[in-house]
Amino acid sequence: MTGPDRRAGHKRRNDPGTGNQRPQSRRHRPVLDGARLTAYDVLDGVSSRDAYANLLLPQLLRERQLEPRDAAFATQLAYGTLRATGTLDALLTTLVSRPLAELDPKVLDLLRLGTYQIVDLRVPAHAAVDTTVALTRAIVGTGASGLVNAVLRKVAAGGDRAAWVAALAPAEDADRLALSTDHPRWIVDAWRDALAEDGEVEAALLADDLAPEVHLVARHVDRDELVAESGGEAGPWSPYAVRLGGGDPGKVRSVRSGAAAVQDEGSQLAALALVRAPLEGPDAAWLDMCAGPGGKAGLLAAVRPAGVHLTAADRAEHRAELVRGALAGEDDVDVRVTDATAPDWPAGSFDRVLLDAPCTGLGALRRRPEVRWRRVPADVAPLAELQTRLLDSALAAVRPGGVVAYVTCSPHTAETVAIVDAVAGRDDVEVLPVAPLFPEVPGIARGDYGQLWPHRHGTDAMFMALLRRTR
Ligand SMILES: C[S@@+](CC[C@H](N)C(=O)[O-])C[C@H]1O[C@@H](n2cnc3c(N)ncnc32)[C@H](O)[C@@H]1O
Repeated sequence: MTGPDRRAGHKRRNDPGTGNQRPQSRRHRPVLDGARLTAYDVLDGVSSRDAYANLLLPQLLRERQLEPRDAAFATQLAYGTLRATGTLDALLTTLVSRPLAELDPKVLDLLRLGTYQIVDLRVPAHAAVDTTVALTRAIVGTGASGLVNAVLRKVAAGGDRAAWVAALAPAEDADRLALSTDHPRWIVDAWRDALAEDGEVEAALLADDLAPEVHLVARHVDRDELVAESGGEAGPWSPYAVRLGGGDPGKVRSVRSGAAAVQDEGSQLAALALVRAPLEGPDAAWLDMCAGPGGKAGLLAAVRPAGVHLTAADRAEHRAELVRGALAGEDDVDVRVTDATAPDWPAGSFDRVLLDAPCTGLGALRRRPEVRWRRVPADVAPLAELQTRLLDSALAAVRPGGVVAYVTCSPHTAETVAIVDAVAGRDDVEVLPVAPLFPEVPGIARGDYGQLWPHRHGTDAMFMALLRRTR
């Protein structure tokens, strides 16, 4: 089995957290390991207040001013533990006599944090156990520290993740993949279904279990200049992409000025699919009908030919406000707060329409580590129903001869192929194959539609389809 060994190699690290202690901002707490305490506080925020880790962690790191090394360790601990939650719980279930749901949620988060260090990071067991026991004493009390100590010692005795996955002896291969790649079983099934290439499923899920690289988009700056300025590398697929090996994108001059922005290279290709689609007749009115927070609208505005007017709509006022920010300084754009299923624009009034539909986000799980465990299969059907209504509305908004790009950051078949197939048979709709528009991007075809994958393309798993209104 290649998966667990690869991931362990990827994640194994030294343990800088144990020797570097600093006072904490909460005065009632004794001096504790800052990285681990911060990671714990993120886990607690996620489980007790439904916080988003990608918002809470940066806030805590700012407030606490951890050394860069400790901040990196806190990030690895918090994100890694959150991604691995289901696997860690499967393992802990075998060691705790009560159902995990009956444990004090704080104790459960501490057990997950300690277990992750032992099985995934291979932090020496004594360091992982001692620091977690100290955290437990300070946060929950001495009573709970005995349980944490005893359980973590058993975790350590069981070995690393590969040994634990073997010991848990999953009944089916998909269950093994779920455990070894940190995905709920239903998401494993959804990815397998979407990938078609069965031999790639493990690689795809493993790639989805790593922190994504930061990508920039050069909107109003030459891409080579952005490469030089940021120290990054030109992205392999989008002519506007720069991939950063590390560092803070907020410090790049062109990002600060708005000439560049952070945007996954896959999202860039999805916007470019609309731009590259062949069109006959006028090409002067573009619509981004679900535009918030404005990433793709920003790229469309930057690359549109002179004379194209861009309308960007979102149902939510606060999302529309973000779009206004992304389009600041652009001429000939207007941003509207509109429910795009019942829009205020006349039918047939646009030449190109981007529908980047609300979806489960199963293709962008790398960015939001806890989301894979929050999403449930029942989320799919109501979203599919909304996607269907939005696609009908997009096809009504475009003139005969005009083009709609249907995009999701989910590869789930019910949100992608099934939605587009349902209108592809209409006698006023023609499917335009995506792959010929991207000859430089191997492996993008999903039939006539387009699908990017983290393991193939180093991007989010974006889906795109192009539809022309024939009359
Ligand atoms: C996937 S996001 C779009 C991301 C965006 N295109 C970007 O690149 O930054 C989907 C957006 O659709 C909006 N939305 C959901 N339902 C909508 C509706 N009925 N009409 C208009 N916008 C809607 C959400 O508020 C959300 O901002």
